[in-house]
Amino acid sequence: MSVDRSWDVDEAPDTWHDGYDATARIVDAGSDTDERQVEAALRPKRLDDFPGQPRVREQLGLVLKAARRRGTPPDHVLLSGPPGLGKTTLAMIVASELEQPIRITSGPAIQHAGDLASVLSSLAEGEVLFLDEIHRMSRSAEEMLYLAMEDFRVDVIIGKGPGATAIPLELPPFTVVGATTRAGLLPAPLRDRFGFTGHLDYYTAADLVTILHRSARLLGLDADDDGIREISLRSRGTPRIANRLLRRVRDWAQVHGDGRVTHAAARQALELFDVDERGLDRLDRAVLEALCRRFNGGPVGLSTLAVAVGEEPDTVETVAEPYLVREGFMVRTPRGRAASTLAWEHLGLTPAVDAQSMWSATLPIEESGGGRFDS
Ligand SMILES: Nc1ncnc2c1ncn2[C@@H]1O[C@H](COP(=O)(O)OP(=O)(O)OP(=O)(O)O)[C@@H](O)[C@H]1O
Ligand SMILES: [Mg+2]
Repeated sequence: MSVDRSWDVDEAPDTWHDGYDATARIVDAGSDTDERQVEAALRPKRLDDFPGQPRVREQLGLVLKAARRRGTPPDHVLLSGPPGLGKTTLAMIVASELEQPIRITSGPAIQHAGDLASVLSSLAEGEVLFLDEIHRMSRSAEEMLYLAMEDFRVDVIIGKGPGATAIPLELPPFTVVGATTRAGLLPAPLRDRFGFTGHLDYYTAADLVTILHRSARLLGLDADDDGIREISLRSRGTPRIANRLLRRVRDWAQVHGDGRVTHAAARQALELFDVDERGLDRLDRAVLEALCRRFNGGPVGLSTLAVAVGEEPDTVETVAEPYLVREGFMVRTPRGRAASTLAWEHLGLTPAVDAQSMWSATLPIEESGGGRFDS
């Protein structure tokens, strides 16, 4: 007897248990097509107008300036780092600083070497070729790219089978700007062809304040310092999220307030959208609540934890966990996931005694906000 699993794909809802849709979360660092259009308007166009990432900005600035002085294209540039931190923005800036046109394509769009050959053979001298998600290119295209980056040459294969011949085609010098969220997945030979690699890191709250003020200005909003600061603290170090939260606060202020982005507007809007003071959303908090209240702080296995919050283990691991671990709310141990002191504190709970001794030899918890372990 065959098992009908069609409901798995056809009828199963995208969202499970209480409607949590991970792809629609307001604190997701990725973006969809509609959002990309809104984003384009907020992208800084020059390096001087790009706040944050001081090291990368200075290093890249130097590489570009020197190349401009020499009048030759700079080394190829690789930009790596998590989603929403400005890789695409910087790629565009490279082209505008060099005053060169930019050709934009991406790894998934280049599935055959031929796709790449046609892009490469149509590049003009000095042009910038932006390869987004470069780690997702096919192997054969990757090999063609090494050669093109190093020798400015592609071998065009004519014919098939034993009679096929490779005709070398000289290319004018150009600059590849590659972007990847997964630098570790790039094969070493490809990585080595980039003369400059900039690694983008999460932004400080102060940098996000600058970014948010700039975005508010571009959106024609009246925003005060406290309002902007409140948004910056909830943005998970990510400009894309910051700009998105700003747009939601704007909506709230225009409907319920006087249109101004103030501290009160930011707090109330972000409460409505379930983003708390540290940028945790409903799923993040559900995971921490389960860890602390149900499992006494852990450690507990991923699948048990996932069942407790009514999610797939994969969702917990890829959607909630990275930020919780990065911010020190959660610890991964060989025996499972555990809550840190910070998690207990954040939920206003007093840590269970053994959890406290296991995970937090340091700070005693002063606060007690009505948790289960208070009496
Ligand atoms: N330093 C910055 N200053 C101002 N805005 C920024 C900065 N970095 C990113 N942004 C804004 O954040 C949004 C996302 O940036 P961008 O598209 O460059 O990210 P990304 O790293 O390419 O993300 P992905 O990995 O998803 O492609 C854009 O609207 C951009 O304007
Ligand atoms: Mg991008």
